[in-house]
Amino acid sequence: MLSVRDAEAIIFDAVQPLHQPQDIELVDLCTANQRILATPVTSGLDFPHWDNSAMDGYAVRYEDVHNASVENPVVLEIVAEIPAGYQPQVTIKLGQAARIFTGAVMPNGADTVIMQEKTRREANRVLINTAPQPQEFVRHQGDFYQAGSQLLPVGIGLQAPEIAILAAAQCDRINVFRRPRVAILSSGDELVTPAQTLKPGQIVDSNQYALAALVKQLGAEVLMLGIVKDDQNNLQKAIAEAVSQADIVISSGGVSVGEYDYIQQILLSLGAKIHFQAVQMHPGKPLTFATFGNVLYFGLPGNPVSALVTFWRFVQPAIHKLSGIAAGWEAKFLRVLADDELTSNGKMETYIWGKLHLIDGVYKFHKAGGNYSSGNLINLAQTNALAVLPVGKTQVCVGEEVLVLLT
Ligand SMILES: Nc1nc2c(c(=O)[nH]1)N[C@H]1C(S)=C(S)[C@@H](COP(=O)(O)OP(=O)(O)OC[C@H]3O[C@@H](n4cnc5c(N)ncnc54)[C@H](O)[C@@H]3O)O[C@H]1N2
Ligand code: MOO
Ligand SMILES: [Mg+2]
Repeated sequence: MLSVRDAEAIIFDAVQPLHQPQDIELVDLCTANQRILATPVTSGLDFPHWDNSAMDGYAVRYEDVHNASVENPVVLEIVAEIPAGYQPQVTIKLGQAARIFTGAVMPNGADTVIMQEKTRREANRVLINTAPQPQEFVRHQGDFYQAGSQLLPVGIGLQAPEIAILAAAQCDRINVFRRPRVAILSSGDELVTPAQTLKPGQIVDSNQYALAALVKQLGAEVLMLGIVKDDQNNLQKAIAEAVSQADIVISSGGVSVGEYDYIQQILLSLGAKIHFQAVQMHPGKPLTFATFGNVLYFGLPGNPVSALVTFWRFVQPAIHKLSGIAAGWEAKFLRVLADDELTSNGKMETYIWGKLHLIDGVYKFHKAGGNYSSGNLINLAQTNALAVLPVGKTQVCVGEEVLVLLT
């Protein structure tokens, strides 16, 4: 059976990131949070824009004060006061200083700032009682960034630091990649919406809601296509429609070996390339992955836990890669300590759902309580991680290290 690692490689290989010119849209800086930058940003401004003071204090000439001490303070005449926001009009000459504030432009002539705490003011004179380093507390023009070089590269996620940089560079409209479009459908005669009255044999289509929530969290656009009965014609129409509208189609149910598990058959009849129909993992073994050109199709198993585990392990990284992010789309694992014994039959890569607790700065993994079944969605509540036991590993003891995938 195909290993999880090989399945992941096949999926990543099939993902074509949204890098075409038609995939770029212009957004306002205020709505750019969490979007992916689509064109590089440069600025015509140096950062800092001009030499400025890093402290509230006095702008001086180093040569005047390099021998100053508490015993032999240097006395300078204050010839100007320079608040932030103003261009100084003076040149500091030998024996002179300017009162200056943090962020204010350095006056000509001065090259060093003495912080206020190391001085004593006497009317229009200041006593300097410390010898500074040359150019101390001066933030020089271009120290942080030089005009014309690349400020931000394509393919980075925009978060608070990048948004601040864009604002500072006066980019108030930004090119970002459009959000991936993800269509979700559920298949099964037993499924009804939460608003419908349940008849004997029926259950609510909970997968649709869980998957939509996860897709939205990733910043993608969700098309909820609803429930499709286990009828080949309906299913064929629904899948064809989904493929025509989306970059990624996710269905849940109908991928196992039962009489009414039609998904693979329909994918073939619609001309999809089926890459695999089973992965050596539990839960999630019947995961099906296919492509229609650049459109990715994930046929997730219907069991509620299997649907979510396969989403977290494979669909989430695929959405990340598709969204245009330049690096780091892979599933991320943490090494933590097991706080419960974890077991597997050793034949499948096994994903155990539970909760990470931070205890004295160390993450510890607790297996979810209750009935442990891929059909049980109840004990998924308040979990935040999946512990992973590789093939061949049948037991992780309490206190032993284990890899976990954050969910
Ligand atoms: N003979 C075999 N039977 C099964 C195998 C197998 O290897 N041989 N694999 C089992 C495994 S593992 C899984 S996982 C499931 C996968 O089943 P399907 O993907 O075909 O899904 P369904 O049969 O449609 O449903 C399974 C289960 O999940 C419930 N379900 C389905 N859709 C939803 C939904 N949208 N919301 C909530 N719950 C849903 C459905 O009612 C079933 O209980 O197959 C095993 N069988
Ligand atoms: O592996 Mo299935 O995915 O147990 O329920
Ligand atoms: Mg089935």
